[in-house]
Amino acid sequence: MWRRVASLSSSISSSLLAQTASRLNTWESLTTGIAQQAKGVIAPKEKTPFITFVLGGPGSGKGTQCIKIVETFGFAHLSAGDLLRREIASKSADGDMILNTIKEGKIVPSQVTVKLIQKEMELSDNHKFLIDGFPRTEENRVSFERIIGVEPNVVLFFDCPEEEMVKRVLNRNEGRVDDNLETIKKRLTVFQALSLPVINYYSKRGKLYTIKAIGTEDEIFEQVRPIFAAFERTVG
Ligand SMILES: Nc1ncnc2c1ncn2[C@@H]1O[C@H](COP(=O)(O)OP(=O)(O)OP(=O)(O)O)[C@@H](O)[C@H]1O
Ligand SMILES: Nc1ccn([C@@H]2O[C@H](COP(=O)(O)O)[C@@H](O)[C@H]2O)c(=O)n1
Ligand SMILES: [Mg+2]
Repeated sequence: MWRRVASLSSSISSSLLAQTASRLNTWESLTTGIAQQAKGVIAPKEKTPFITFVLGGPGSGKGTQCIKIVETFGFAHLSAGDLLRREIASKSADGDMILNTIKEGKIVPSQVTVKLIQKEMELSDNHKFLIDGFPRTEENRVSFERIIGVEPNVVLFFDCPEEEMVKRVLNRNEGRVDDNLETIKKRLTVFQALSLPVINYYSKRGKLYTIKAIGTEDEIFEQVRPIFAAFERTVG
């Protein structure tokens, strides 16, 4: 749990402090570690966050596999695309800009997306996060590191042939404004130009797990399962 700890008197016992912080339901900053910086504050024992980025082209099966990972390993699933679509639906100040960007298959400014992710992380009781469809660009990646202040533990890459991705997206039938051939072509170009460099970056850092994203959903999950099974004992 990521809890922000209020600055309270150092004379208060640590257990009372923990109870008070819990009652206040304030959350530990994901950015600067306010808990460590605040004078006289003893932070309650927290679990270290375990962050997985889930990457792959449009229709490669990221969302589908995230559902299985959540069911099997108890992660919180944060889909960047879903968070952006929620902003559109709620008619937020950025809604129109986000809608136009998604229709064009382009990438929403990183600060907008990272803030949405940050808010969800802070609200979550979970410490294990699957961040789906993010980072899509080097700018996304750098912005996350700057604002959230942590790096992912694992990066999954669902590697799927373009022809299969196009077929899946055109059959998805969820009423998405970007599930049409014109936008898919643009999204594939963006994926090649802007997302592959991020994938290469994590490959060089030894964090990348590439999944061959063809076959049935269950067959693909059998490639994913051992990755998280290996971490399960250390992550909890
Ligand atoms: N292994 C599979 N075989 C066939 N169809 C699949 C497979 N995995 C997922 N699908 C279907 O393909 C479509 C796209 O899958 P999904 O939404 O999981 O992809 P995604 O990577 O999240 O795409 P996007 O980036 O566009 O959100 C969905 O309709 C899903 O049911
Ligand atoms: N980091 C991101 C993620 C998504 N977008 C925009 O949303 C569209 C749909 O995303 P999915 O993950 O649901 O496929 C995507 O094509 C982008 O327009 C984004 O800008 N930044
Ligand atoms: Mg998706």
